[in-house]
Amino acid sequence: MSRLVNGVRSFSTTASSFLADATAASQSIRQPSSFQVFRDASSIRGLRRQLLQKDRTVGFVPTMGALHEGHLALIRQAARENTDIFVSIYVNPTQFGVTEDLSSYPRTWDTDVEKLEKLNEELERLGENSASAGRITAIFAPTSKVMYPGLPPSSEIDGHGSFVTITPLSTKLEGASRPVFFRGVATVCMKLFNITTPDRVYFGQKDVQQTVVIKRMVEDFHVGTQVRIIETTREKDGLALSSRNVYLGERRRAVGLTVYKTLKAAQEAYLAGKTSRADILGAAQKIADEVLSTQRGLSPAERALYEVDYISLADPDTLDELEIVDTAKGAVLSTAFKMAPLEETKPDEDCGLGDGKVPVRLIDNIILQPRA
Ligand SMILES: Nc1ncnc2c1ncn2[C@@H]1O[C@H](COP(=O)(O)OP(=O)(O)OP(=O)(O)O)[C@@H](O)[C@H]1O
Ligand SMILES: CC(C)(CO)[C@@H](O)C(=O)[O-]
Ligand code: BAL
Repeated sequence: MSRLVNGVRSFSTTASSFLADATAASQSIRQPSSFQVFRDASSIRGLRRQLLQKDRTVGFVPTMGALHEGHLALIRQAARENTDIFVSIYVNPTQFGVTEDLSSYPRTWDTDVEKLEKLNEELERLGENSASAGRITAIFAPTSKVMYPGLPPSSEIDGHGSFVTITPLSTKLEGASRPVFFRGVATVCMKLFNITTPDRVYFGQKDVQQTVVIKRMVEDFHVGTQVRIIETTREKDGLALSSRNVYLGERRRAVGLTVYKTLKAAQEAYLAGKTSRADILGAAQKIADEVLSTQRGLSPAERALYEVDYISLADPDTLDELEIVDTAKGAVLSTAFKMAPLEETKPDEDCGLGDGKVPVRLIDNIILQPRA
């Protein structure tokens, strides 16, 4: 069923305009039927104004596309709490460093649209039994010219532009390895929030530092929106869903599960009553070291190697590293592994998109809940 709002015509896309931008995904752009696609700021603002006049509420879910169940979980939660959901699909160049994977980041426009249409059908069915189920009303898929009108966007550390910087949070953990990352995230989110003026914004727990940075930004800049954090969606064995998982292939996926296992080992230590950094992170490091040492003992055609970037035990608000967990407050356990390209592959091996040659950064975290 169409959810077009009266008086707002379709600002739909053309294949050529999509192909002109880094967010372009595929050769043919299918037109969605149950929501509108907006490519510029003024048109989606027009829709937002109309919704406001009708006392409707907007939940906004920013994404970089390549949608998976983790993204859909954010949208389902947004549908429980708002009448209308806006989803953005934009691969934001300023959060990728100059040597990072901007060009290889997965872009899957057609399947993204299909997934969102199917989800809207599901929400429609749910809505028949409940007055509160919202629907996806708009996809915002801007060009970089729309998002960065003044200058071509810069990913240089000392590059020019209008940026939002949140320090020192942005310099820790992910920020230490990806120095422009949170400047890019905060900047694009501020722009997206200004354009869509949502009642609520939805972020995944999987990117825990991002949630802390966004909450800080919203508070410090008095952005009038509520930040909602939704728990990490995982595969059955615990691997956190991530758009980049498509590059893993079978071998690196199996070894990549170590990311989750290290965190679980540390969590178990905490749940068993340990509170010191040495005890909690020691349990995690032991798993990471053991698995790596086993992999190193295998031949290049059998193994998958990785580098542990960090394993962190940090304060939930400041992300300062902790020596002892204050059990009244809890802590954030987080880690990042760099899965190296496969050294040798076997015939017929499932090596994932990019034939096992693309390095994959895997991040994950577990919240150590406060206990009395
Ligand atoms: N497994 C997940 N569970 C819950 N939320 C998730 C999950 N994966 C991503 N998200 C959230 O979806 C939003 C959009 O994320 P994004 O489009 O970067 O996908 P992604 O899977 O995190 O990609 P990548 O891991 O490759 O960076 C973010 O708020 C992110 O935290
Ligand atoms: C929030 C976000 C969409 C900003 O580009 C991105 O960092 C992401 O997908 O997590
Ligand atoms: N989900 C975080 C986006 C990134 O890694 O660039």
